[in-house]
Amino acid sequence: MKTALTIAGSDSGGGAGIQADLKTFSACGVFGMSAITAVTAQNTVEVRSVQNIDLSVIRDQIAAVFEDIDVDAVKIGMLGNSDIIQTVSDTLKVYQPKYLVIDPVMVSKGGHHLLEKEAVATLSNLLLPMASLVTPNIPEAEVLTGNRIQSESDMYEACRKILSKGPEAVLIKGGHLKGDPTDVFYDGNEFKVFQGRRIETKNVHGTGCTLSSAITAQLAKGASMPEAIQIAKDYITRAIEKSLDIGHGHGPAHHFHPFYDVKNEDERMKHHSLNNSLSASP
Ligand SMILES: Nc1ncnc2c1ncn2[C@@H]1O[C@H](COP(=O)(O)OP(=O)(O)O)[C@@H](O)[C@H]1O
Ligand SMILES: Cc1ncc(COP(=O)(O)OP(=O)(O)O)c(N)n1
Repeated sequence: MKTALTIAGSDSGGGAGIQADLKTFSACGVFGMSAITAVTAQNTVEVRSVQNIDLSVIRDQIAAVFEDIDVDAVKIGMLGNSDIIQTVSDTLKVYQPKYLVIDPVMVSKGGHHLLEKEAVATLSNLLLPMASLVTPNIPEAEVLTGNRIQSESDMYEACRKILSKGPEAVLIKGGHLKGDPTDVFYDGNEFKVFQGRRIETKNVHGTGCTLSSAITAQLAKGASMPEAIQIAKDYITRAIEKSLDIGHGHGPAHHFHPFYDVKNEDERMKHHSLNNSLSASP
């Protein structure tokens, strides 16, 4: 079985971060592993508090995985500050993963800064040059480029600027613009547009984490970059379509497990109660 490692923060509410990444890996059929960079006390409404993990423990988690298990692809999510970015960058230089997908997480939906503002330059200088793919949303791409992005043509210009910082490719996600969400990819040779259709829902917590993990899982399984993005785009569209109205804020995307298909949910429940009543009878 192919494997993928996520280096990211924990979301106690289960919708984003490590939890979304591992659910996505599992649903995409790869064995998921994690190096936790921070614990956030978070739900669908807000981030209440954040505890960054000690640098030595972050380093040890990554080393423990790489020194025992073949890692097919790595995804990076929340890194809280420059010291954590430096540690992750130094450690990954030792193990040289074949694929590195970086989701440059900066601010949560509720407006909490998950990356210290001063650390953006460190992220840009140390990590972007190591990336196979970097996947900013519109506000993150604006921070990385210093440009306002209000249209698809602005996204093209921002892709060029981000690519000049050293990653092999960039995918700017268009969920924050009006209309159907279009994601724009650029690898220095060609632009590719991944056209979506907007699903009217407030339940979009963790969609960025999910998309980047789904891309990572497909790369681990041997897909080309455009194939990996297209499969991941289909995955996130379906996960938003079936997103869960739980909590009082932005509910999470729904990760379907191949073993657990909702179409068969009624059938499954019937069997479940039948089995239960059989085992309960004398
Ligand atoms: N309402 C929606 N309907 C369909 N797709 C969406 C919707 N919102 C976001 N997406 C898609 O989900 C992915 C992540 O979106 P985005 O909101 O841009 O990033 P982030 O979650 O990092 O802020 C992208 O592929 C985007 O196009
Ligand atoms: C621990 C943690 N990591 C990342 C995020 C941001 O996730 P994202 O997929 O961008 O979703 P929203 O925050 O925009 O809902 C997070 N919230 N927590």
